[in-house]
Amino acid sequence: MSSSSSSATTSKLVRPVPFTPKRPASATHLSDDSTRLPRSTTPSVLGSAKKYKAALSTESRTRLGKPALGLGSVPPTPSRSKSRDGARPKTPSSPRKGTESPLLMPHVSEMDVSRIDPEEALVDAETVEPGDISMEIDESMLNGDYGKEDKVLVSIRIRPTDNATAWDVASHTHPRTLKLQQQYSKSAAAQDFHFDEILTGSENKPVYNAVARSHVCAAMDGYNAVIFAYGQTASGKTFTLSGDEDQPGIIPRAMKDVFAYIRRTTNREYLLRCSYLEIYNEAIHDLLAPPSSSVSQPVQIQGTGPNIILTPLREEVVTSLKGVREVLQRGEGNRRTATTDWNERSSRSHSVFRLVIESRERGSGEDGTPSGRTTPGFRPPTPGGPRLQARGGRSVQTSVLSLIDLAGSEKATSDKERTREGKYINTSLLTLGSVISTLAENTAKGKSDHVPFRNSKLTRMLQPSLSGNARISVICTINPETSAIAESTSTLLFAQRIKKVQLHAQKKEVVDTDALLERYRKEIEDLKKRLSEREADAPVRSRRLSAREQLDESRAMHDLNSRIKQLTKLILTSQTVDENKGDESRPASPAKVDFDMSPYQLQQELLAARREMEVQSTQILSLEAALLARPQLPPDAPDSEKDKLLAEQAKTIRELEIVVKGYEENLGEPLRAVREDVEKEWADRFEKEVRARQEKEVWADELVKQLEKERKTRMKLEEERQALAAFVKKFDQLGLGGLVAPPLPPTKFNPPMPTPGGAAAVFAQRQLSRISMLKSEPPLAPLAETESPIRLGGIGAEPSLMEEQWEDIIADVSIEMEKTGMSPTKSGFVSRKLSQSPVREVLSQKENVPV
Ligand SMILES: Nc1ncnc2c1ncn2[C@@H]1O[C@H](COP(=O)(O)OP(=O)(O)OP(=O)(O)O)[C@@H](O)[C@H]1O
Repeated sequence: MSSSSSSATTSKLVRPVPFTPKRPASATHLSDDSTRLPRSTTPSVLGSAKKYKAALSTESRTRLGKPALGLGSVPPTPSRSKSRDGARPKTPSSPRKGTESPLLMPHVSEMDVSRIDPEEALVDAETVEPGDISMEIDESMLNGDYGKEDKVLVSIRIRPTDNATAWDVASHTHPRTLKLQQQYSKSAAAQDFHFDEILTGSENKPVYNAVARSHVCAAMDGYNAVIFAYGQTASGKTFTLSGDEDQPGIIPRAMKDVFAYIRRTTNREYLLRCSYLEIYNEAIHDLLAPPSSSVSQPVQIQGTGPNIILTPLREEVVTSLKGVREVLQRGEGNRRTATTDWNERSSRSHSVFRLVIESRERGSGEDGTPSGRTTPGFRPPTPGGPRLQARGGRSVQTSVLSLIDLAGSEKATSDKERTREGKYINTSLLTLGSVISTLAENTAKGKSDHVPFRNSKLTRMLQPSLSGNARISVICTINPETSAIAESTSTLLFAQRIKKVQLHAQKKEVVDTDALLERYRKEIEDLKKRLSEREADAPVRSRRLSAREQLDESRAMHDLNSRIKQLTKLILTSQTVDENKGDESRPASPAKVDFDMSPYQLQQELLAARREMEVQSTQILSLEAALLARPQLPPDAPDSEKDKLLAEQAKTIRELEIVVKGYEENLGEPLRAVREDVEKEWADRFEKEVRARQEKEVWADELVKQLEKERKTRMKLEEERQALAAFVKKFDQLGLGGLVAPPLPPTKFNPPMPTPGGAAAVFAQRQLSRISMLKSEPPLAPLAETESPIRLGGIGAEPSLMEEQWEDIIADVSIEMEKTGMSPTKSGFVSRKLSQSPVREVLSQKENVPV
């Protein structure tokens, strides 16, 4: 960065200037109580007219009859009819209550910013107020020429003094050099300190141009940027960052440049959100939150590594410089400052003003996606405030500009409260120092030693930026007087260390897949054209080419083909990713699994899905290999080449991310779900089968027991039958059947006696006819399969041996049952079988024999 712009106000050697920064405490006469400012009071308004902190609001200045402080004079907003909808967007969260000062209304702006429709609060070239912009953004800034990117920009600002200075400054040499005058040096030769810029004087404009403008432009272009002031108390940090009405500091100038940048960038639209916080005694306070809620809810740092979130932190959407000014004034009014032995209004906290910049290309309206609100009415709250959405193929770029005024390092003071604050301040600054040392050492020696970011809130909060993903500019302020040599040397050593920290800031872009697909399609078209041209030329050319050249040629054609295939795949994957995104309520594909499919079909489905996964894995590998195989640039390659390479790599990374996302969303997750579902389905079925089998086994056991019992009964009956048969035989042999009296003539009282053997014959006759009747009946139906688990041969098979026995047994048992007066269970079957039983046949013949 050239220092020419600042040459007018920088000098080779610091000369005493007629300036006394310290003001006697009596000048404002703040009592002891008032020195520890309660949050949300405005001592600067009440105190001296010339204060450099807590700029007055326009409204307060009007009442005091003075011009506005802080952001310089802002011309009144003329009514405009320029914007598309005829009305300029308003800063939605700015408190607007008559003409009262926001500083005097600490509880205003209760608006819930999360409910703002971001489409309504967009700022673009047409809606920026002419009065809101600085005129100094040049083309080089708009074209991304921000100077060195991989190193921290380190500048020293020397506060003017009336007293003798201890330092010699060479601010026009390369590099700029600062050296302790030999008479104050303890070593034989005083050390030279080299920095990007060494600035002197009271003018803030050259300071801004030299140390901040490029970083503000980088932030507008999508890089995170951090600008912070570091130095001992009363050395001019707040003066540099905030300034006063005559010399607005970095913050107000940066805000003007933000709007100037928007005005010059006609093809983009922006959403700007501000937050303002302070770290006081190792607690983070939201300076924009209503004081009550800020006390009850201190801001927490959540997340790890580069993904750090501050919550709850109020972010206010701003659309104009006026809106920013109001936010700044409100925050300034809540800052903790106090009179110390060295500074009448010393910052007792680290303050961080953050501007979140989201931007995307302006919608033309032709693609059906004009800018501006499209869905009127209530908006559901968005966690963490409104966010700009990628629309109509327009990606959203997000970056954060952080402007940090650190509390000053200091010696012990006479005041107890100040001493306690001083301890916290010094501890967090020491941690910042050791974090910077470790980072510098890691860079220098290629190490990756643990960096103690967590040792203080300040370093934890700065972790993402200090880890490299930000453009950083540090302004170290020093008091050049001889009384402050030790503190100044310490500040310079810190500055030297931070110079060594390596940065690698990256733009953060939320890619709209539509845009990506369009790019792929164009590339495919282009590749196909090249391929067909080559193919058309091939016969002619191949005659001229050597064998080796022909091989190269065919390789080139093969590469073109592969890239076309790869892009086509990427399009397919992105489309599926997008489809899934569009309908989040729809479950992924497992819901479509048809469980009526045979296991074979399911297996085929799984195999097909697996094959697809393999193809995608190969695709990922080939993209990764292509990434690795990219030619590395030599270290002295021009920055434009490096930028190109970085952009290409970022593109490939995005492609890879999309493929991986598609892989996971379309195959990984659904496949796992399919497998789980299939497994569950089959596990259920298996369990059911096991249960059924167990029941049948119990039933079979029971039957076996019954059979055994019946067998025993049958044997017993058989014995009885045999005994009876023997008895009957004997009875017949003895001729006892013929021993009867001579028949009497039959009368009414003497009916005819049965002839010997007649009753038995009649009974036998009856039985015979019954048997023949049964024989003429249709054969018995076999038992249904379910009636007997023992029947294994299936329906219609021959009855098993056991069943035959069963029939016999039942026949025999039924006799037993008849005897005992019980009815047989399978009555029809039993009664039929009974009549065929040989036992019965024997018994039936003996039934009418008197015993
Ligand atoms: N370059 C400068 N030109 C003119 N005045 C300056 C300059 N630097 C500092 N001052 C004045 O010196 C006084 C102290 O400066 P300032 O409050 O900015 O210091 P600080 O480093 O922020 O101190 P602290 O750490 O205690 O907050 C202020 O009155 C300020 O206006």
